[in-house]
Amino acid sequence: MATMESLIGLVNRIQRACTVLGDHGGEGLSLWEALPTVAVVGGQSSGKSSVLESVVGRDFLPRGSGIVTRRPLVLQLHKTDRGQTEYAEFLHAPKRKLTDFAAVRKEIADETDRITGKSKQISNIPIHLSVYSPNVVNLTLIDLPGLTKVAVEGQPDTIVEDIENMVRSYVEKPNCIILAISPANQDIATSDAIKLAREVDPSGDRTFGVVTKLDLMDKGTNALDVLEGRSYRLQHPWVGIVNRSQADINRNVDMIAARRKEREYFETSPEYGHLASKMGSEYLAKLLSQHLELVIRQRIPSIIALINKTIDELNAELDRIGRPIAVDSGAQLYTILELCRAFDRVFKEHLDGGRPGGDRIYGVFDHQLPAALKKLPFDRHLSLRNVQKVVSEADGYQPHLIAPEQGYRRLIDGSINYFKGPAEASVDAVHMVLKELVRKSIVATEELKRFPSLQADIANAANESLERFREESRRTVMRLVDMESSYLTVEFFRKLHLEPEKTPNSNPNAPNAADRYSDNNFRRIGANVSAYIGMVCDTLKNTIPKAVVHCQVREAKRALLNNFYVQVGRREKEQLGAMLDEDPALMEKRTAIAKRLELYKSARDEIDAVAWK
Ligand SMILES: Nc1nc2c(ncn2[C@@H]2O[C@H](COP(=O)(O)OP(=O)(O)OP(=O)(O)O)[C@@H](O)[C@H]2O)c(=O)[nH]1
Repeated sequence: MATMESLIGLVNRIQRACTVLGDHGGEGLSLWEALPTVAVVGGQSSGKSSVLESVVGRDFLPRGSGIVTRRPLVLQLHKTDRGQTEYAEFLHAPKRKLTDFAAVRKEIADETDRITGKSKQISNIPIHLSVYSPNVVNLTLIDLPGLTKVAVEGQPDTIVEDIENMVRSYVEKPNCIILAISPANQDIATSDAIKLAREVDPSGDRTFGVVTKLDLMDKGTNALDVLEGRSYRLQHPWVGIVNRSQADINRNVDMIAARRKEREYFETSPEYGHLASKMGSEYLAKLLSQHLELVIRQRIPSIIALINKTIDELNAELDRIGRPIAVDSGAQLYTILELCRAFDRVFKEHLDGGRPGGDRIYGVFDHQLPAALKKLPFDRHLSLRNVQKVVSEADGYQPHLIAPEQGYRRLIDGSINYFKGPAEASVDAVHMVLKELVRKSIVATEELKRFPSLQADIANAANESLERFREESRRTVMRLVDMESSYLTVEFFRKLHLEPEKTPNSNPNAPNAADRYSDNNFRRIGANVSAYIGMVCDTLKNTIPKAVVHCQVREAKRALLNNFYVQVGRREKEQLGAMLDEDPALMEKRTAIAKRLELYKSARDEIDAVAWK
């Protein structure tokens, strides 16, 4: 008996857990569907409510003429320790413990009306009621509206069919144990309950036949043919019941007295005396419990399988959104560094290939830089007029005697200065590409998805580093350009003097004094400077990319987060925790899943414990 109660108590616990989880059955194979329930089925006034009440041992169901039960009532009975006060609790009004069962009766009626209105309409939305009492057996029972053959005044014509369909929707489920109520003063062959039970459970495996109103049979007749299984055979024995008559109810005969009276009836009955130990509401309750135990034992493997499947699904979901983060600072630091490394990996893939973006750096050198160099305004700077102007200014009050050394220097310096623009532009262009790759890499790092704070931290640290690399790179390329001004390639100018004059109408020897100030000569100076600048340009076209890659790209690959690592290493526990802050919605989701997981795991543990007893 003890194991049986713990078993059924367990079922009640799981069912309550399902209800809390919003699992009311319905789609697919839910936990609720896998567990057995008991539904009370019968024609109107057949004694359904009376049977239910005597199984429960309390008066609490609404009574009256016509259809009283108009919504399914899901009734969970919980056995409590001896001496505890009895109380009832509705799912729609949790935390309100009702000790007055007249109030329970009223609330059922009111709650029915809330959905159906005061009409005689029916609704298939169930009312959930739990009863806690030392005087009950752990059971879940469902009271259903009485089957009827004709609609009464004020009811739609479809009512007969509607009720039948609703009742069928409960009893056709394979886990439903049917308590089929038939009054003894009617021919069993015309019993609505038996008709429906036969339809949904032809083998009679899960149907319990209950005969009420044995005391109301005509003198000289009895229900032995039915009770002994000769009229209609079921897998389970028929149980005869004597409930309180209307007169008893009117006289307020209580449940205990009614049970005693029922027991006496069978013990003293000439017809049913030999069956006395197998008759009555108490026996029916015991029979039901025993059967439930059997059914649940059979279901345990499939229930555990269902729970395991759900646990697997929840675990997979947790893996997908990420496990909870460690709480000690060592583990947090480790996690942060791991995440940084994951980011770094992705970033390097972008640079080295495998992921797109790195090729844009080559684009800067191959395309942008040469194009910018080509656009430099040397034509204007080395125009006849400007050469003349610069050379004259350089000469000052004393015109040059042999070659305009100062003029050459000034023209070359002025030209070289123009290279600073494209050199700086290359530095900036590569900087922008690297910055964009950092942004892309953060988005592309799966592991970082849950940590928006850390994403921002890494982005800031990386961008700070890139800024430093840019500064270094800028200094380096400027130095390259400056170096070109610092020392000119002597050889180039030596060669110049050896070359014969190419201009027509001029002396093949060195220019004479008059020639030196001719347009031709200035043109020649311009051409010489231009050729020299062309040479410098070719050099810088090669050295600027080397400097940029050396200072920016190589450093980004080598040491993008080095400073960050140093900073993180110094941080306190709280700061580390804050860096691992997650999206609140995600955290909530994880908590919810973890809670469900706990519930399912404890359900499994409990079932395991019972299963191995
Ligand atoms: N004498 C006697 N009266 C009974 C017995 N069972 C039920 N009654 C009476 O029959 C009437 C109907 O009983 P209920 O238990 O309300 O029947 P029900 O099937 O729940 O009725 P609805 O919910 O209206 O469909 C009541 O007046 C009961 O007192 C019985 O075994 N003996």
